[in-house]
Amino acid sequence: MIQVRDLTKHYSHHGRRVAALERVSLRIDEGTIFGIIGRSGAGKSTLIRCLNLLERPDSGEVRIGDDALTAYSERQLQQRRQRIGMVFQHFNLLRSRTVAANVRFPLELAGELDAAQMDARVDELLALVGLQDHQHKRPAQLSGGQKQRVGIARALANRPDVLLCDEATSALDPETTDSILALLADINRQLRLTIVLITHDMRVIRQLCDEVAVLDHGRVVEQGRVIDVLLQPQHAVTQSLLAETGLVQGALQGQWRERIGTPVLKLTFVGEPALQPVLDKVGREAGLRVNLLAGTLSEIKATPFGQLLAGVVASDVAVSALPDIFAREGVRCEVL
Ligand SMILES: Nc1ncnc2c1ncn2[C@@H]1O[C@H](COP(=O)(O)OP(=O)(O)OP(=O)(O)O)[C@@H](O)[C@H]1O
Repeated sequence: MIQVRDLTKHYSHHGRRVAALERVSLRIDEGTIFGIIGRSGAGKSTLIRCLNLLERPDSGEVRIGDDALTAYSERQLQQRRQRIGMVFQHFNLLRSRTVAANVRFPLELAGELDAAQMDARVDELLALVGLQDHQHKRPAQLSGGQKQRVGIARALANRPDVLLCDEATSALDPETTDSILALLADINRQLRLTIVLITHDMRVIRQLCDEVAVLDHGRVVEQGRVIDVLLQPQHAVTQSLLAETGLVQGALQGQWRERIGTPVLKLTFVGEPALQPVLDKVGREAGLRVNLLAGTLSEIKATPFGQLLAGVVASDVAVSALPDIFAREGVRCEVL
């Protein structure tokens, strides 16, 4: 488990103090894919760099398992960092080395394996990321997605217990992003590796992460299971980041609601109810006439979910009774 407690970091910039992190606390369970999202300047890079102490916080604590990293000397940290993998936005590969030699590099630094063992480990890693056929190429001969695969293989070389990803897909096109996210999900499943990533892209959180923390001006303003945060976002920053993903929230404010002239329901279906004709069933029971206004059926990680906005007139029950009736069918209903 990773525990971050009251992490605070200020910079001074032209004599002005900038608060990059303000008492940030997180708890990340082993084997979780944990996303940290925020707008530019929110403090994401500072936070991820504090997790492996590349950046020293002003105060607060970082623990990985039993290791209190914030109490470690620089020498102890150098040792410990070998088991904290890091993947970078711009790959940071060594241009003069081949693919295989880039992946081999951290093994050489660690100095624990002999040459044959290193070769075997490199083969294993290249197979894991699907680059066996490219091992003799240099980075300049690879696509962006292939370069990131090399970056991931290199980060896994010393069998880390944590993988930190710093905007790992931000330099990639959408299709390549999908394939890298699928690879990270695969690695998480196969190796039970804890992954912490920072991103400004809610789609990355939605496709890959189990848990999320939303950063704003150096503070965690919201955190929880991705499915809960995405479907019931509480903070304005989360809502605005979500508005870019095509989920229904935030739609239909003010004047539209007035123009429809009936109560409007927001229905949220998660898991099995998303695949059932719940609206039809409740509609018959409550004598509903429904005016569908907007809807989504999609997935958060592997969980299906749906959201509907509908104007309703109910002839057999009071509209205020509908949330309880829908709740019996496993569907969350809010009367807007
Ligand atoms: N070395 C530095 N010196 C001074 N201020 C800094 C330094 N690094 C970061 N900051 C400031 O700290 C705040 C948080 O920056 P940080 O880079 O962590 O945010 P971010 O969320 O990663 O942003 P981005 O997505 O743009 O990279 C910003 O106001 C930034 O200007």
